[in-house]
Amino acid sequence: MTDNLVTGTRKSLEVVSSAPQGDKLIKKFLREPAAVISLVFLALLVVVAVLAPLISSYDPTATRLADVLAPPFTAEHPLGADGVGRDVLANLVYGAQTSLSSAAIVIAVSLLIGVPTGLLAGYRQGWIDGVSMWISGALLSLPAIVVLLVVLARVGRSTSLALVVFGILIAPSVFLLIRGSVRAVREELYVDAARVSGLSDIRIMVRHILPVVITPTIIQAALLAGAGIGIEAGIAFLGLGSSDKASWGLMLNDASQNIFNAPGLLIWPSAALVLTVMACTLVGNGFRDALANYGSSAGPARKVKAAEHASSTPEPARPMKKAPVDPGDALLVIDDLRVSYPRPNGEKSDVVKGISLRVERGQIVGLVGESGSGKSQTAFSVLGLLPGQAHMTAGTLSFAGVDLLGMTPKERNGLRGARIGYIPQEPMSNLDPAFRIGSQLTEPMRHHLGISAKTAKEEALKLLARVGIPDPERVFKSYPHQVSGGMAQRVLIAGAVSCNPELLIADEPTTALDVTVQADVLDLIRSLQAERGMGVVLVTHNFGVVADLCDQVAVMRNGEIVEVAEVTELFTNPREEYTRLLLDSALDSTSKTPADHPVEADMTTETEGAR
Ligand SMILES: Nc1ncnc2c1ncn2[C@@H]1O[C@H](COP(=O)(O)OP(=O)(O)OP(=O)(O)O)[C@@H](O)[C@H]1O
Repeated sequence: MTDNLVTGTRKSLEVVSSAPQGDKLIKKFLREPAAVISLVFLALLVVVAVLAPLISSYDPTATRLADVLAPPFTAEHPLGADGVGRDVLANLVYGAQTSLSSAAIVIAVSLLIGVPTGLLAGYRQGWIDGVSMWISGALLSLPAIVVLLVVLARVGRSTSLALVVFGILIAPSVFLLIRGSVRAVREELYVDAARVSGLSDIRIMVRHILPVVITPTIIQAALLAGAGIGIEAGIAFLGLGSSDKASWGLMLNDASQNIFNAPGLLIWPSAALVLTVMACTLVGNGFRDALANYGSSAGPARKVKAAEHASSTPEPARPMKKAPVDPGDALLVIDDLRVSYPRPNGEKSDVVKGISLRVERGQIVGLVGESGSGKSQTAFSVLGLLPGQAHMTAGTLSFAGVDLLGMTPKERNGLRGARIGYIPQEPMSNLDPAFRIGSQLTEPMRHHLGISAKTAKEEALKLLARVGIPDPERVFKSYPHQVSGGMAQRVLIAGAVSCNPELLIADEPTTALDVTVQADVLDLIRSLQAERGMGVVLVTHNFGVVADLCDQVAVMRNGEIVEVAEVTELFTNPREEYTRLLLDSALDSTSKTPADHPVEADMTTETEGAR
């Protein structure tokens, strides 16, 4: 049974990577007739269990010799009486109470253990994940039935205790489900975006991750309910459970002893058990199918990069400091920044190889270079958002005179989103599809600026208008899939500047957009920068964008900065052969000056020959 639940978990995992809006999911669920009928059946069962004293006036455990094997369909015993004279109807309806409370115990215990540990292990990873996986593996390897028999033999006939033990044994199925869902979703860009906006881990887990795991948890709870009911009945049938309560298992036990005298006694408990367990399974499957259909028909596609970072830790390795450079009054100082990743063969791959860069207040610095040259890794180092397995070191990494290397993760969180804004490359993936745009804009403002919900909404509406959204009220109330890519990028730009950051990091902010909106978005970034006097690090492939926006440019190649120059200097008099080749290839591809046509001078493909 444990294996089945774990297999069920894996199947559920195939569809857990989305957090649909509840109303749509319910609509999909209502289109599954078997699941709906099962849900109605379970609801009726709850009503029957609650109204048991009204349905039957008999004490289900009271035996009456005069009624032994009384026939059914009489006014006294509508369903007859069993081998010791207990009323069958009373046992059936009170047995529903026992079955439902057994299901509740198993669900409560396994969720109480599985959900928090799964959230923690999936989100924090590292040693917490390792230890939890080990414990979960150990629990799963125990034969549940044997453990239950041993517990009952040692402790006595306590069905409740046996169910608690079963809940513990089955908790790994919940743990694995939640952990897998969290690992999938924590790689989502909108979770990165939430981290960028400076939200704490707890808030991210509660707000962005918990909603995603709620639906698979419901699916799992339905399967667990069936398992709990089955286990309770099994224990009662074997005569090992508490004897002071009605139970469908006890009814089966009595019926099996009277199988030749009154075979009809088998029908009621068997039907009740089969139908109830089947209904639980069908409700679980119904939710799973609804979720799968939902995923295929609505909401933005999500990128699931599950389980590739098995041994990763949430924070990058503690950087080693070298002789620091005096930051002076520069906004951002990077000196001798190195980033590497472990390779499967034990060696390490250096992706940023000792680069140095300085951004003054109000200055726009372009970080330009071919794909894979290390631009984004540099940006993520400044944001403190490198993946767990990255190893980062720097002589100096300071922002506004503050040493970023010496900061705790909480202090870094406080900077991100507040004093350092970030505009990502893919607008859609950086918005959580489960929340309205308004709430995604106002939450960081309320968190960082400590303003009320009402003020945050007013500010958000102003910002949406400022970034050129024609109907801010509508967009504020919309879900991300209801707006275009260009709109979504404007929303993210509004979010990035909402807390008046001193530094804005824009990672290829126009790459995912149509050519027609690229220029508008660049204009917007330029005007916001001029208004607010922000320093900007602009990561781009595009020399046209550089010419259009930047004061200074750093050209990256293969993890190193090969040239840093004022933008006009770089275009008129590039010092490095590599820069010349990049410029030539960008200009050749357009036969126009990049400054005139920024969005067309993209060197992504042309630079291959320049290596
Ligand atoms: N998690 C990771 N593990 C191992 N290597 C990585 C990881 N992330 C990035 N890299 C490697 O780091 C190098 C630099 O990547 P980076 O994303 O910084 O390049 P980029 O210049 O921003 O390219 P692009 O413009 O295509 O985004 C690449 O070779 C990439 O494969």
